[in-house]
Amino acid sequence: MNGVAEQSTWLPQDQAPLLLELIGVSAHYDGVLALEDVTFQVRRGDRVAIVGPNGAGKSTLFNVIAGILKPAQGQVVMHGSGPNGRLNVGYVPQRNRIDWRFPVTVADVVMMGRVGRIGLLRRPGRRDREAVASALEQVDMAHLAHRQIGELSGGQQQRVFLARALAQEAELLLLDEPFTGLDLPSQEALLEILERLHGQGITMLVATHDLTQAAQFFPQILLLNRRVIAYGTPEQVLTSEMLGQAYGSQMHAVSSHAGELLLADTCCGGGLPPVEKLLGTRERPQRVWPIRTGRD
Ligand SMILES: Nc1ncnc2c1ncn2[C@@H]1O[C@H](COP(=O)(O)OP(=O)(O)OP(=O)(O)O)[C@@H](O)[C@H]1O
Repeated sequence: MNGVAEQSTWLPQDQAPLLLELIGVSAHYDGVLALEDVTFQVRRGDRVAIVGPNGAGKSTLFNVIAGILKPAQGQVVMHGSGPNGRLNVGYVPQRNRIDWRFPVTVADVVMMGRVGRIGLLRRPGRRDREAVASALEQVDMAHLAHRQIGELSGGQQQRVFLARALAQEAELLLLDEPFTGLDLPSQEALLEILERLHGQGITMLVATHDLTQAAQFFPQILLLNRRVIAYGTPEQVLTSEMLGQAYGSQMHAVSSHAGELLLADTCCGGGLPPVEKLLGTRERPQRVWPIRTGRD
C-alpha cells in the first residue's frame, strides 16, 4: 500500500494534550455486558486502531464515546474545544448499519454534518455550502455531489460519510470498520485520505478486523475483548500472550531473527501454516504475516 506514510513519521505523542479519557467505563444492553471497566486515554493527533474479535465491544465503545449509549459505570472525560470541553466527534458507522435506499444526494448527506452548527430549522448559508464543497474535495468526491447516495460504490459511500464528519469540523473521527467490503484499491484510497486528514491534525480511532493493516498503518493499537486487553504500539500489543487473551490460544505472534513481527493464525480454518513452519521457512518473512480475524 504505497503512498501511505510509514510509522516512522509518527512523533511520540506523550507531550500532546489529552483529548479523551475513558475511566472505568462499563456498558451493557439489557443486561448483556458489552464493555467492562474500560480505561484508556487518547491524545490530540493520535491514530488508534481498535481491534478485537466479533462482539468484543468495538462498536459499543464508539457509541459510548459518541454519546449514543450512556455508560452504566465510569466516566467519559472530553477535552475538546467546545463549551465545557465538549468534543466535536464525527462518527462513521459500519456501512451495513445504514439504509442506503434513503433518497438523498451526496451533498445532502454531507450537509447533515452541518446540522449541529446551523440548527434543524435554519437554512444552510454560504459558509455551510462552502464547508460541504471543501469536505467533498478533501475526499475526492466533489464530482459526485449531486448523485443519489444509494447509487455509489461502497468505497465512495464510505468517503461521503467521511466528508460528513469533515463538514462537521470533527476533532475526533470514529470509523467503524471502514475497510470492510472494499476492494484493495478502495482500501488504499481510503487509507491515503485518512493519512492526509491525520496530517491535518485530526485524531482518529478506527475499528478494524485486519491486524496487518492495524500494525502497518496505526502507531497505536487498542486490543479489546469487552475489557482492554492491551493498549500501546503494535509491538507491545500484538504479542502471543495478548492475542491469546483476546482471540484464544490459536493466534500467535512470533519474531523473526531480524526482529520483524510475524503474526500467525494456527487455527484449522485460518488457512495458514502453523507457526513452526513459518519460522522454518527459508523465504524472507513479511514484516507482518497477513491474517484476518473476523468477517471482513
Ligand atoms: N443493540 C444491541 N442490543 C443488544 N445487544 C447488543 C446490541 N449491540 C451489541 N450488542 C451486544 O454487545 C456485545 C458487543 O457488541 P459490539 O457490536 O459492540 O461488538 P463489536 O466488537 O463491534 O463486534 P463486531 O466486530 O462483530 O462488529 C455483543 O455481545 C453484542 O451481541
